[in-house]
Amino acid sequence: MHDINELIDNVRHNEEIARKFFEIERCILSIGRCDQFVSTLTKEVQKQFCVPYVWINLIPEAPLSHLVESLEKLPDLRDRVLFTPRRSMVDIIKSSNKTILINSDMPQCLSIIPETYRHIVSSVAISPLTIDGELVGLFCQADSDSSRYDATTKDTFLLDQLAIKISICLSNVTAREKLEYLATRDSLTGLLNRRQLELMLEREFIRSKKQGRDLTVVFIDCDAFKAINDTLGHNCGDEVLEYIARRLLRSVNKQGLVFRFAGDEFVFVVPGKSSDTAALIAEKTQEYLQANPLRYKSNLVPITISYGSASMLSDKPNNYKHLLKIADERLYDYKNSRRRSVPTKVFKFLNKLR
Ligand SMILES: Nc1nc2c(ncn2[C@@H]2O[C@H](COP(=O)(O)OP(=O)(O)OP(=O)(O)O)[C@@H](O)[C@H]2O)c(=O)[nH]1
Repeated sequence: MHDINELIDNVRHNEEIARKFFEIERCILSIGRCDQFVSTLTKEVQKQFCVPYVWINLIPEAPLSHLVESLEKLPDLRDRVLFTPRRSMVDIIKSSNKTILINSDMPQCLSIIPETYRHIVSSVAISPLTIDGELVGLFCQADSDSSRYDATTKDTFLLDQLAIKISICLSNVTAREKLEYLATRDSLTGLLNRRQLELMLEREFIRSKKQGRDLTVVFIDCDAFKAINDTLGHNCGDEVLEYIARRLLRSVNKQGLVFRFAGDEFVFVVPGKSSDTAALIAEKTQEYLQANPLRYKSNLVPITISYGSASMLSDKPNNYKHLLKIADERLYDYKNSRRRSVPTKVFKFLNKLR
């Protein structure tokens, strides 16, 4: 027979946990970005349940592969999110879809524990996270007290409930991010699309004007691209575009942003930089591409590009569209000045294949 006070205590305890769950859910439900989701969730669980160490392991594969780049860079998330191979997770949880508690033989789970906690953690609760029934990660709570997560004394029902809620929210947040990614990117190269270029330029134009600082845009176009497509096929053309995109991303690096404008045209924008600096980036890209033809099947396809730039301080455009137009006109002047010489190299190569 339960004592009535004991029953009341149990009800109170359950209500308290339900309230904490509700609070966690309320905090994470409307979050649209994965970095905020991980940060808020881990901090909120720490706060509500006084857990010293909380983190998430994610499998760096679809449907989460697009998160690796953005989440790994954030210093705030360094010990809160870990990209861990599926194999390491399965080694620990086996085929269980329920929370497991471990407080002995800790070295068996070192691969899923953030490095900073490895020597401190003495017990850990590991809850599998799933999207559409597939394992995508683990939600981990740990303590230096080895009795905190003890499989012989503790029930995992509530931890399983929490993991279900987290899985649902994770599924929502990644779907939202994926939609945003698809809406802002060019599907072939992964570069930001033309709409994003216009939004960014509109914003940066106003900012540069206010602050009196420079803003440079550079138009890039692949020479004789149609001939490459026509001779080696559309797939080869696609690879050429991807190759140029990768190179541009490397050359521009953190100085600005790279966009696919249309077809074989790219644009990069370097806020705060003059035309001279931007021209150097374009020249280096051009030199690299000339020196490193693309290997396509058994061919080494020569790639050359033309470019034209325009900047706020030297060209004094009326608006961002005008800035783009000046750069585009310079690109075509440049292309025309070399039309007889440079693409000939490409044509000669292609003619040999015909
Ligand atoms: N493979 C591939 N081709 C594309 C894509 N988008 C556009 N194109 C093709 O790109 C070609 C662009 O042709 P042009 O603008 O004449 O370019 P070009 O041959 O480099 O000529 P110039 O700019 O004068 O050197 C067209 O044939 C389009 O069909 C794409 O995503 N993939």
